Amino acid sequence: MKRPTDERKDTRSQFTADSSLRVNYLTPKCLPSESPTRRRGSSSSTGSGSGQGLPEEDGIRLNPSFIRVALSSLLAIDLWMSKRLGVCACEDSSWGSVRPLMKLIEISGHGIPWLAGTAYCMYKSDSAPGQEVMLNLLMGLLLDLVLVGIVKAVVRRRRPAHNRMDMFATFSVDRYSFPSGHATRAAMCGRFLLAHLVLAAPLRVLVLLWASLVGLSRVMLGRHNVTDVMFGFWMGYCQYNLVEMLWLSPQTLQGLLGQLA
Ligand SMILES: CC(C)=CCC/C(C)=C/CC/C(C)=C/COP(=O)(O)O
Repeated sequence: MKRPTDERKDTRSQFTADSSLRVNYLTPKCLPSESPTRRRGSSSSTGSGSGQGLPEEDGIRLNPSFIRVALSSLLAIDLWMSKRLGVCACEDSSWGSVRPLMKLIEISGHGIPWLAGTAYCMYKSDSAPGQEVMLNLLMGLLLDLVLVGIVKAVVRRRRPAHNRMDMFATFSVDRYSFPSGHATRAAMCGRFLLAHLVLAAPLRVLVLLWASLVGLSRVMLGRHNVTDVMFGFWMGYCQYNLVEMLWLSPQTLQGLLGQLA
């Protein structure tokens, strides 16, 4: 027959074993200092009051580890998915025959054709509103190059191991993969075109399709991991908001040029 004190002891050890299990799973590094023996010792020396403090203590210590475990799982899924989707990474990959088409889509989202095309349209445009729109797209494209360059230089995530670095016209920061510059540009320019050009419904669908294909082609070519592209789309989406906030009107431009002269 159990005495009341034995029961108290049993409940406590059960509770301690349960919390040590949680620590075992989530914080392997904490094990030496968080060993069940130490806990049991400390709780018996301080009585049941300190036993009640344990879950709170664990909660505080588990949170950072939980985030770490979640992030490493996400990273593992990201790497696994990116490798599986990198089906055009080289000619002898499973979808190697589609590689030329993917490279064509890559060029359609490259900075040089976008900058040159926008500058040309601005020069050719015979209306002031048309020139204003093209000037702001040009500013947006330059802003995009700067912001992506900064994030790439700070994060310094390497491109996937299966990528062949045969890209046309790159900067030194383009050896890094996070975020995808093509994805930021596709998202920002896609939003810009949809907002500022009067396009028929099929053309609007085409713009969305193009932006999605640019993102997909980055992973299929093995240039990027999935998260590089997803973050790139989000960053490009936000960059468009920034372009709208910093919108240059002809008056602002004249003022700026007047100050420079
Ligand atoms: C006028 C001027 C500064 C032009 C530079 C345009 C240029 C070389 C852009 C780089 C575009 C590029 C290769 C970005 C990398 O894209 P990811 O998707 O691989 O990050």
